[in-house]
Amino acid sequence: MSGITAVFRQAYKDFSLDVALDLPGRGVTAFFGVSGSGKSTLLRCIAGLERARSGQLVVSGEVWQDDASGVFMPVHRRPLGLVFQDASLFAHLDVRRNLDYGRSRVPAAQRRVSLEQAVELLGIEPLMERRPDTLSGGERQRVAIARALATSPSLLLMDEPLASLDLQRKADVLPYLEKLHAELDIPILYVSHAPDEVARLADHLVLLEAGRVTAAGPTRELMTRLDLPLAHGDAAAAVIEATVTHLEPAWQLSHLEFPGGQISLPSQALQPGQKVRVRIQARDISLSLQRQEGSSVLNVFAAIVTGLADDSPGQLMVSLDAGGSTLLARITRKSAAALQLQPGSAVFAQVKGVAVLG
Ligand SMILES: Nc1ncnc2c1ncn2[C@@H]1O[C@H](COP(=O)(O)OP(=O)(O)OP(=O)(O)O)[C@@H](O)[C@H]1O
Repeated sequence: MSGITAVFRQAYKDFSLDVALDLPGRGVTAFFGVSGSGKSTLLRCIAGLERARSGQLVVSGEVWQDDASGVFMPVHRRPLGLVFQDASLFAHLDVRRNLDYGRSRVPAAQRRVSLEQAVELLGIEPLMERRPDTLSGGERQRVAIARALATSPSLLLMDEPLASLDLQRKADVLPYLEKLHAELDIPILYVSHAPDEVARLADHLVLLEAGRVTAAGPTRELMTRLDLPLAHGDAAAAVIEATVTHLEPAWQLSHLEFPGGQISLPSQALQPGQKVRVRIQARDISLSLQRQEGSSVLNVFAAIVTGLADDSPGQLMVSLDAGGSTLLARITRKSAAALQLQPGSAVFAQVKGVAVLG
């Protein structure tokens, strides 16, 4: 009963949404697609900000909309938190009062997230007496997220919460979103068109194209499927889970292992035994038929080619199985021809860069 069932049909003059989804009742689910694919429309239908022509929405066993029986719970009665691209904070109230405002609408008996917990999770204690116009964009978004949380929602809806922030601010806020994910048991539906955000935050993905769902499933699986857009272009990457085995302080290196081999990376922030997610970008992998000797590349994995697909002009995306983990490598067509790569080919993948996601 903990999942979310969402079936909506909505039509505008030049666009129609037609989706039937069963979503997990925990973790972060991202709605991903190009501009105009219907991500926000779907989120608005779920929020009840918009009443789809026909719809059924059941959240953790509770019916929020069912047109067959005439049920439509108005948005203000839905126990949800909403965060948009621009934090719509009250300019005349300081941060504390902004938080109190959202919270006061929720009966005490229904409060599951304390104000202190929301403040702590978003790290906004030092900002409590400030007015919104004195805050940076990233700080404002953190306050907006804390305000949404403080209402103890059973569902958190976020529509491109980082889109109005520059890269640095985005990097400031992302760890807080990861923390929410790790520490709270509130499902989050997250609209984004940024592959890096999706790779970092989402457990589950819904890919939308022209108002239809083209694929839905675990993020790691969808990111590396060559028939889907996420596995193409400059941002294409695989995320694997690895365990820190030991540190090598003399070289400021950390050593990790995953079923496909050992990973070494320059980092001093990891602890032996720690489990981490590691992102490897397709453009950072090169392939060879023999293990390269005398190379500066530390991370080399034996792998089997599982698929090849056209990518950008002159380039191919190659999917690889490294001990059960899927990796992507983007190489030139010319190299693929020279190595005579085909599904089943045994190769060595040289990895030039890995990033720890936490
Ligand atoms: N109220 C409306 N009336 C008419 N057309 C609408 C309305 N709301 C959305 N649309 C259209 O529906 C389509 C999907 O819009 P939506 O905002 O859901 O896309 P999106 O994937 O969230 O895009 P973006 O990433 O740009 O926010 C667009 O073509 C948009 O113009």
